[in-house]
Amino acid sequence: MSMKSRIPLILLACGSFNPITNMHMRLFELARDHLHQTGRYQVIEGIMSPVNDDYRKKGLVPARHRVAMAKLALETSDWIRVDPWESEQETWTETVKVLRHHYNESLRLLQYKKEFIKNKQPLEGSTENSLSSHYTVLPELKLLCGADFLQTFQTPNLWKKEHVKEIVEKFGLVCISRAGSDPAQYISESELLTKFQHNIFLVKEWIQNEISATQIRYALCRGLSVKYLVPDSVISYIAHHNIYTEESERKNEGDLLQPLRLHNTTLTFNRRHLQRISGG
Ligand SMILES: Nc1ncnc2c1ncn2[C@@H]1O[C@H](COP(=O)(O)OP(=O)(O)OP(=O)(O)O)[C@@H](O)[C@H]1O
Ligand SMILES: NC(=O)c1ccc[n+]([C@@H]2O[C@H](COP(=O)(O)O)[C@@H](O)[C@H]2O)c1
Ligand SMILES: [Zn+2]
Repeated sequence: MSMKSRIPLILLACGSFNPITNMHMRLFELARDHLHQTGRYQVIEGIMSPVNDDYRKKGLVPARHRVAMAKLALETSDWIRVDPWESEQETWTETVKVLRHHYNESLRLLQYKKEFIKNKQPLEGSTENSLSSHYTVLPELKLLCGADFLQTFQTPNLWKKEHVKEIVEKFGLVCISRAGSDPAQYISESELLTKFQHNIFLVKEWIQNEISATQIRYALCRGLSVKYLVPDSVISYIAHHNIYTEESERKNEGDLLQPLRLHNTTLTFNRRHLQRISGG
């Protein structure tokens, strides 16, 4: 199958990126190689979407810094970009809604390109035919994650079942191996994931790279070097803005993650509603 007849594919990674590490960028490279090796896809874009501040994860520094650091880190990539849409929303957005947003955006762009080509090219031109055929296949959007992310689907009250279903049924997952996580086992333990496993790509990293953003933050707080784990431009940005300190690490300490808070609120509402209608 030539590259042109393949399905165009966009990879979307959601997470804290607090801060972005070399491994976050490697995830995209590993995923792209794997998908190209299937012979079915052509990866056309990578999108990194830093989570909204309202996610309330411990030590989460403001999104404007996380977005700025990711932009600096990705300056050398010609296919991965940072998208601040999720971080700029009023509140935290469920991941499936972030996927829907970016999918709709990709369709809008496709429509725009088609119209541009139609208006620009003379009808008889052979270039027009070849260019427009390039845009006739609808792109796919897949969620890119590490194996620990897949594991969180099992955490009670963190994900809505219908959302996990939509992610694996409609979009698909590309999951990179991570020490301490066994994605094949998580899939076999879940009826839902097993049903849609044809849409879950498990990628084994060929060189183990256990960088973790939490460990990077701890090292920075202790004044240790993180050179060669994080791009130099990001290290300079962190130093310049003095981003990671003992104080920043205490941010959201003891808070419940927003998805869990939302779940609790819904439970309380339902309990009250039940009491009211049953006269309790
Ligand atoms: N070393 C790694 N190997 C595989 N996947 C990774 C690795 N580091 C991060 N990821 C993946 O990158 C995405 C974003 O992760 P996140 O921002 O939570 O980074 P992290 O290093 O896991 O940070 P933290 O330690 O704060 O949880 C997630 O899907 C996560 O699984
Ligand atoms: N129900 C949901 O949609 C849901 C639940 C938990 C985490 N998430 C997302 O997963 C990512 C997890 O990031 P961290 O691994 O940094 O915690 C974030 O982008 C977060 O928004 C989504
Ligand atoms: Zn993580």
